[in-house]
Amino acid sequence: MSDFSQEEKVAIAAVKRASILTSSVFEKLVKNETLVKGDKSPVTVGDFAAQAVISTILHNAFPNDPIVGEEDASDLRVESGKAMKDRIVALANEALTAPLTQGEDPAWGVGPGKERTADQILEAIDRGNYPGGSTGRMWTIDPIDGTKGFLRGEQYAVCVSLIVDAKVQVGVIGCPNLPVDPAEPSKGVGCIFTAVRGKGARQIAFSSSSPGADGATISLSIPQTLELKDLSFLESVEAAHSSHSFNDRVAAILNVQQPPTRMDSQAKYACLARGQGGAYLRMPTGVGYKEKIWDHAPGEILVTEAGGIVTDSRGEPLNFGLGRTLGENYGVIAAAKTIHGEILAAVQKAQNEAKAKV
Ligand SMILES: Nc1ncnc2c1ncn2[C@@H]1O[C@H](COP(=O)(O)O)[C@@H](OP(=O)(O)O)[C@H]1O
Ligand SMILES: [Mg+2]
Ligand SMILES: [Mg+2]
Ligand SMILES: [Mg+2]
Repeated sequence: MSDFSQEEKVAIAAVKRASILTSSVFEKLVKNETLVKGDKSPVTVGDFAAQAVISTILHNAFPNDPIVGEEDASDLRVESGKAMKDRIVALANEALTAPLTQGEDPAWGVGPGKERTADQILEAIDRGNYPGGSTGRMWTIDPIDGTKGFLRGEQYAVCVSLIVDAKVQVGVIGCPNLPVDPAEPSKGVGCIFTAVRGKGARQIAFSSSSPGADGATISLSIPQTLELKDLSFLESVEAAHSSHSFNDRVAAILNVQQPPTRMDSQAKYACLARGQGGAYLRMPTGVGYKEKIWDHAPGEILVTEAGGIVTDSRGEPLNFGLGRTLGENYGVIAAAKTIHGEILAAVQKAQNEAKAKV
């Protein structure tokens, strides 16, 4: 059986190229480069171009693997999307044709001379249309997770995972705006988080030429000694994405003394994996929204490999085999092994209180 080292290598390279692209797009983003999708959420030229880049690289390296990607190119195939399409094709080609870096293989479809046509770029975006399921290999791509954070100049993440028979085996999360060292934010931003099932979780600084080359790679483990009162719940910035007031109630039940840490994207899972906050709570704000597998698969493996537990509010593991979503929304609770059980019990208590009120 594969040890997934090749898959991890390819995913890191794809996330790195896409992260450089999204950072440079932010500097140049202009007003007419953002669309509002059918579900009212924003999508930028950066989301589309980054998905094209990652999908192209994954497809070249693993031509038989299906891809579950957040974005599709239908809005770019109509006349009104032409200007955006041209810009996306140019951005994706700029990222794909940048010189090879150490460890990259031209067979992945990258390097000078590897330009794609507009049709090939749209096709690469639309390759992310796989419906998912409980068997076989599949990749997930969230080209910009936390698009709202990206647009605010705050946290966002470029996220890729490999799922095999409904279990995440590889997860890679690029966080271009995240301080490399949380204790010394002035030291610089930009890190990649990576995990392979059974092999641990690591952080690699963007500035590092290649993983492990210059001491900029560190192994991640969640401290298991944190006391409940010292927790600072990691939660979404957007109140529509997860219930802030529910988390406040859970914090009160547990006698948590610290305010929550609000942050967009799977940077929350990454921060938890390197010891920040102590717990990530994401409870639904209402009924109807189904969580997407690309919003959680990389984070789930990262936290688990760093010594944490990720479940829903029933205490069940997240089910990545139900299609593009996690199915009915029971929320997400991620925390160090030592305190996950107590947090879960407090969440269930808060749920019962809320039920008793209706
Ligand atoms: N009502 C809702 N409840 C929960 N998550 C939602 C939501 N509406 C959108 N999202 C998801 O929340 C993600 C961002 O999470 P966070 O709040 O942790 O930054 C979005 O990812 P994208 O930004 O990739 O679209 C989107 O998939
Ligand atoms: Mg989105
Ligand atoms: Mg997302
Ligand atoms: Mg996204």
